Amino acid sequence: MSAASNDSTVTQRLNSRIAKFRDLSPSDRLTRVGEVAGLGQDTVAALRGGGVLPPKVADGMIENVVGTFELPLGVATNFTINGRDYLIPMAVEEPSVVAAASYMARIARDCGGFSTSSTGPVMRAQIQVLSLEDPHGARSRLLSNRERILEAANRKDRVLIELGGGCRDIEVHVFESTPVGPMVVLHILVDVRDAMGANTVNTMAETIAPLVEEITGGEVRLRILSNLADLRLARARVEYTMEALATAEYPGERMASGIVEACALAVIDPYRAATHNKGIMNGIDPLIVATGNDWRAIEAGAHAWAARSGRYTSLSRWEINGAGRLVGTLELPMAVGLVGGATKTHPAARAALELLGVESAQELAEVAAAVGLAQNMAALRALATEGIQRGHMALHARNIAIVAGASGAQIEAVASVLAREHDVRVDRAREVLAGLGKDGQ
Ligand SMILES: CC(C)(COP(=O)([O-])OP(=O)([O-])OC[C@H]1O[C@@H](n2cnc3c(N)ncnc32)[C@H](O)[C@@H]1OP(=O)([O-])[O-])[C@@H](O)C(=O)NCCC(=O)NCCSC(=O)C[C@@](C)(O)CC(=O)[O-]
Ligand SMILES: NC(=O)C1=CN([C@@H]2O[C@H](COP(=O)(O)OP(=O)(O)OC[C@H]3O[C@@H](n4cnc5c(N)ncnc54)[C@H](OP(=O)(O)O)[C@@H]3O)[C@@H](O)[C@H]2O)C=CC1
Repeated sequence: MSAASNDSTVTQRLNSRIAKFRDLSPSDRLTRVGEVAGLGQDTVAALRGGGVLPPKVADGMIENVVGTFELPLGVATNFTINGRDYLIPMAVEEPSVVAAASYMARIARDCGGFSTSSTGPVMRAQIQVLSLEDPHGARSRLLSNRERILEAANRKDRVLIELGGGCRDIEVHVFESTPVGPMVVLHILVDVRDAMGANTVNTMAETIAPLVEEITGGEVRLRILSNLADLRLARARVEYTMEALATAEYPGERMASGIVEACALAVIDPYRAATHNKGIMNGIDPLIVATGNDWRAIEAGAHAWAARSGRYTSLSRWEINGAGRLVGTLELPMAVGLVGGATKTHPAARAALELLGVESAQELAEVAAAVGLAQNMAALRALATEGIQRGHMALHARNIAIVAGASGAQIEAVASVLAREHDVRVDRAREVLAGLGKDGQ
């Protein structure tokens, strides 16, 4: 099921194609984004950053707080997902990520954009039962007490039940032989609605532990969610025509076959798959961070899913279909929330969610999958043709210029020399800087 509509008559909240966005100053970009998305002054101020997280709030979020830590917040443009335009907030330290996502989204929008779907927001928690003489008998007793277990779990969280969520089902996994004897692991499957759901399901798991001991006659140890959120999947698909892929240097067919060949290596080889999937997470993590979600949970879920067959592989697939179009697909667990965690406490996370305009956690999950697929495509496109260094290092050159001591107009001036010379090194940056005035001339 898709959280956002596939209907081409879908109402447009905004137009994500903002001409010459990259050429504006950060302040003018923010003003444009505020206008395009119809954001209020408080939201715009929260996106601007610079001390928007009050020390008292930060102190309430984690322990031993001494300050706050800032990252650049970029906005990826051009995204069309299920016929609707989105501006994507991305908090990330790595150059070229936001540019790459925007670029692939620009090409995709001319080919119909991204299509997404997702399963319901169902999380698992595990309850480990030890000291069992008859693990299969314990399994059978747990399954026949399914209704009692569901009822006990659901008694705990009235708000979630009223919202249409709650514990839906159980599974029982038997491990006959482990280093600590036989083990039964009860899974509770919980629809957590718009929460990431960790606290929700952990509370349920702890609540029903005494009942599980009563039913099994064993001893409960762990009661914790699984980050392999395999019942909470988000999927994205994109199709590119050969004309859309073509550049002055490469025909579309060459580009497409190069991308398919690059993906084939990631499918069969874990060494490549790790890097390929890192490229996908380059797109997803910055959105997860910007919206105040738990990026460790998303990373854990993605890589566990990639290894679910016992062999670590690519999260995405790229192929050429019968109509001669390049088709990319991505499917991965996506445990994200619009409530809970820092999503409501951090002012910038609230503002990022408002900019996105997503109405459910499922919609956010689908947007994240689309951004991951765009990012994957950008990296493969570069790798399959000119290599990663030209585009990436040209943007990284600005970082190197700053490391060399450049400021203001000097940054762009030094970076452009490094990029032109294909020599992005700090010592060269220092030499270039020494020859410049304060105005970068
Ligand atoms: C970097 C580009 C996009 C340049 O590509 P280009 O051909 O120089 O770009 P362009 O100047 O022709 O611009 C095309 C569009 O890109 C965007 N764009 C372009 N430049 C900017 C900019 N400065 N600021 C904002 N947006 C920018 C922008 O949308 C622009 O369209 P416009 O809106 O202007 O009509 C391209 O070379 C690319 O996509 N490279 C891949 C970059 C990448 O993957 N970076 C991730 C870091 S590397 C890594 O960690 C992962 C990896 C690679 O190992 C994963 C793997 O192995 O699979
Ligand atoms: N392994 C892991 O990944 C772990 C992660 N965590 C952390 O847990 C946090 C996320 O837990 P989570 O359970 O999402 O957070 P919360 O417990 O903060 O939020 C969930 C609660 O919000 C209330 N709620 C209000 N509106 C909604 C809605 N529309 N949909 C769903 N629930 C709603 C519900 O009931 P009510 O109002 O009654 O509370 C629900 O139980 C993150 O900070 C994560 O880092 C924690 C432990 C382990």
